[in-house]
Amino acid sequence: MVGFQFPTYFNSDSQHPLLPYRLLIQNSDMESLRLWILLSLIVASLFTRSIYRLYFHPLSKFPGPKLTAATHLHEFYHDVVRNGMFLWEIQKMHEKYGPIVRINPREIHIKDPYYHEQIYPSGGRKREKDPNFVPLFAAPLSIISTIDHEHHHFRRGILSGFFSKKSVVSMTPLIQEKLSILMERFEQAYQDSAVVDLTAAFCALTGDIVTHYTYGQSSDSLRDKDFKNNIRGGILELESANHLNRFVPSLIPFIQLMPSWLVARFKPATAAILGEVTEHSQNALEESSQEDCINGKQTLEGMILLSGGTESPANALSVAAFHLSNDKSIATKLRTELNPVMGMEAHLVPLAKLEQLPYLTGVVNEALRLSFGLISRPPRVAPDESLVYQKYAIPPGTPVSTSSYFMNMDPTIFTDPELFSPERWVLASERGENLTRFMSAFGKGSRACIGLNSGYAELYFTIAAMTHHFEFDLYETTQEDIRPFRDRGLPFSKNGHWRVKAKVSRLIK
Ligand code: HEM
Repeated sequence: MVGFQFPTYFNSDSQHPLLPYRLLIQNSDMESLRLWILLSLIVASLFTRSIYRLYFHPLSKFPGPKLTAATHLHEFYHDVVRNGMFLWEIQKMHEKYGPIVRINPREIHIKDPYYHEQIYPSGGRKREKDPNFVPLFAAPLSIISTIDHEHHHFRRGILSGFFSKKSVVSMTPLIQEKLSILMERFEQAYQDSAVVDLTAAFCALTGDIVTHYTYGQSSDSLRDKDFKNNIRGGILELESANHLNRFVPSLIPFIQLMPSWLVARFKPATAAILGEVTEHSQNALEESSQEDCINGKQTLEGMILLSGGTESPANALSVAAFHLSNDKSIATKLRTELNPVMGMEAHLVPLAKLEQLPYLTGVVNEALRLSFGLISRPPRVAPDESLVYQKYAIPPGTPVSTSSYFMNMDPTIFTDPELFSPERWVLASERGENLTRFMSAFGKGSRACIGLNSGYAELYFTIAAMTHHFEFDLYETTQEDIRPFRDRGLPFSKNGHWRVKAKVSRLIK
């Protein structure tokens, strides 16, 4: 048989022209073998880890689906790929497995309003934050992301006097000054028959108040034609990636390392607000000449104060405005209560006087309840205490959580929970019941909102003044626009961030 013959002038070994290809084939065989070994090792280690998590992990006896116990991918899929939908998967897990569920390989979620105070206690019981969860806030050096209990206690001590009830009462003239600008804007909108984006207007109000209170000057969003506010723009941009930040925590430090012009290319509002806050922080540092302060820390602390102080109270005000406009009988009842205490200068009535009004208090509390504050579950870790729930002893060091959504919508505490009913607070108070114990818009315990007093003050003053002076007709807004559909830290509706639009239909006084 005549086979293919190489020409004789080639030495059949080293000089063969196809030899390099043969070597290449051998090399690529080796490469793919190595790849296979690597893949097999990865699969074997994932498999072993899943077996450990399912059968040998300290949480292996806790109720819940096998899939969520074995891998974080389930949560990743629902929160990152489906964009903030894992909360509703947790709800389904509770419907199937009961009030205590292992929602991922390392975390327990408890849906029981009577157990809430054990997860989020005050006083000396140590509670740390979960390092896997805090990247959600996108502010690694701030107080809200501080993990350690004592370290947080120290840092909070520095700020707490600034937000005490006494300090907030002394900030009343600032709130009143900003509120009177908003009232002027509403009056102008009435004269122009203009549609007002109330949520943007409330963000401008709360943003101007918190910026002025924190840095002694504000960016005057209340005077902007469209109530444009960089804080809000920045929050909305950052919220779009907050679950991804939890799974890829290096993203935020990476963005912080980027030059500001580059950040401005793809996150313009974030760059604008970071620039503003850095400038404010630098001015404050120069004035105080505190050399030991780290500017990055100041900036991130500032970001948390400004974002916490802007969007959450504005959401609560939007909920109040929606229901006062949607069911005019609520506004009428409130006006009847307000009339004897409010004159022409309604926004000048002292806070203490407003706080005594039971129906107004009911409206404020319903607005907080149905706006949820942070709707994501905020896990807490008891480093050296074993929490006991029913027959389950939760090992120390385990992240345990519950969401304000489940607390505030619990039908055993708040009958017909979707209903905006100020009366439920009036009746509970007449019966001597403390319903606020079950309402967790501000969070609870040692890590609850530091701005609670100023949040309440803004709600009392604003709801009282706008109801006393104006009546609104909703414009292209339904309850869907303020119904939680996604968890992006704050609640988002099916259509995106919450938005209530209205026309000022009546000028009352
Ligand atoms: C209606 C108004 C508000 C609501 C519903 C609200 C809600 C919350 C919630 C739920 C937390 C706890 C987050 C967690 O568990 O990790 C929190 C923390 C915080 N809030 Fe608020 N907030 C409001 C107003 C404000 C205001 C006006 C400010 C500032 C002026 C503020 C600044 C902060 C800060 C700095 C923290 C972190 C506290 C800490 O970690 O010790 N908030 N807020």
